[in-house]
Amino acid sequence: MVIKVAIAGPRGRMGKAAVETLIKDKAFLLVSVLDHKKEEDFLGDNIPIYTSLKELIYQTKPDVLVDLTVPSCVYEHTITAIENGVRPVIGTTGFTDLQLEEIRNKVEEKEVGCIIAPNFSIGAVLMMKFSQMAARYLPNVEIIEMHHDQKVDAPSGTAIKTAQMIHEERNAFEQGHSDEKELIEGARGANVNGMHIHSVRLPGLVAHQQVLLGGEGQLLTLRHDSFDRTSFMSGIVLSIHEVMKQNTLIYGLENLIF
Ligand SMILES: NC(=O)C1=CN([C@@H]2O[C@H](COP(=O)(O)OP(=O)(O)OC[C@H]3O[C@@H](n4cnc5c(N)ncnc54)[C@H](OP(=O)(O)O)[C@@H]3O)[C@@H](O)[C@H]2O)C=CC1
Ligand SMILES: O=C(O)C1=N[C@H](C(=O)O)C[C@H](O)C1
Repeated sequence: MVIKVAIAGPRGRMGKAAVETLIKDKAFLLVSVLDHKKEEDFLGDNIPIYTSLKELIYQTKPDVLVDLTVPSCVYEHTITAIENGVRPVIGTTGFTDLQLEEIRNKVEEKEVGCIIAPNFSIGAVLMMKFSQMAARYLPNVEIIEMHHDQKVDAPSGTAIKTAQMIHEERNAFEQGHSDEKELIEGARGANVNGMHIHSVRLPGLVAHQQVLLGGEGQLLTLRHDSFDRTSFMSGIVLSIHEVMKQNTLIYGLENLIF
């Protein structure tokens, strides 16, 4: 069965790469795209552009909505899709814990599968999983995430998910000296259950993360680099296939892979 897909955010860095990937793949039919501006023909194909998700769903009846937009609209897109029986595959980051809870409730109410993946690249998911495993033995952890300077959310979704996964293996405790004082606010980064996350934004970067795990006389460094957005495409393809088989919320690609 060919899966009918719509993409939200098709002019963006990720959206463009996803359009290119899905158009080439015979398993999918790209039926429409969702944008907040109507710039005709930028797709150069017969793919209709909608500015209303409800209208897009009503007119083009996608099975799956792939969202690669911005944190300010992704929650609303996700809820609208689920309410209308369309399965969301969400790459957009920046959800609050409350929003994730509300999406979980909506998914359970409607029994419509939904995948939210803060990172679609297999290498990044392995780095997150290995960090979780290592933190059981080396619980002093600092996460350094590095991205291009056009990213609007910090810390990255990947860094937040990494800290959440590590927290499943490591009890919360404050790292560093008990009398530690920041001389300049923010010097120690964001504090998640006592772990610290540092966000670097520079032109030239794509998406990179290091997890540093320190022990007596030793340091384990786990690093992943996405040099190109093609690194995320196989995870999107996998998620579209998988979401068709699900009726729950899957938060994180690690739940499909391991
Ligand atoms: N899960 C993963 O593996 C990955 C996730 N991401 C995440 O994906 C998201 C997109 O990243 P990226 O492509 O770099 O960002 P971009 O800013 O390049 O793309 C976002 C696109 O969404 C458009 N947009 C804004 N508001 C709306 C709306 N209401 N409806 C439809 N489209 C809208 C923007 O238009 P305009 O520019 O006109 O505002 C823009 O074209 C981010 O949250 C990022 O963190 C990124 C890489 C990998
Ligand atoms: O904005 C990006 O570029 C990326 N965003 C995701 C995140 O916030 O973790 C995934 C990847 O790091 C690229």
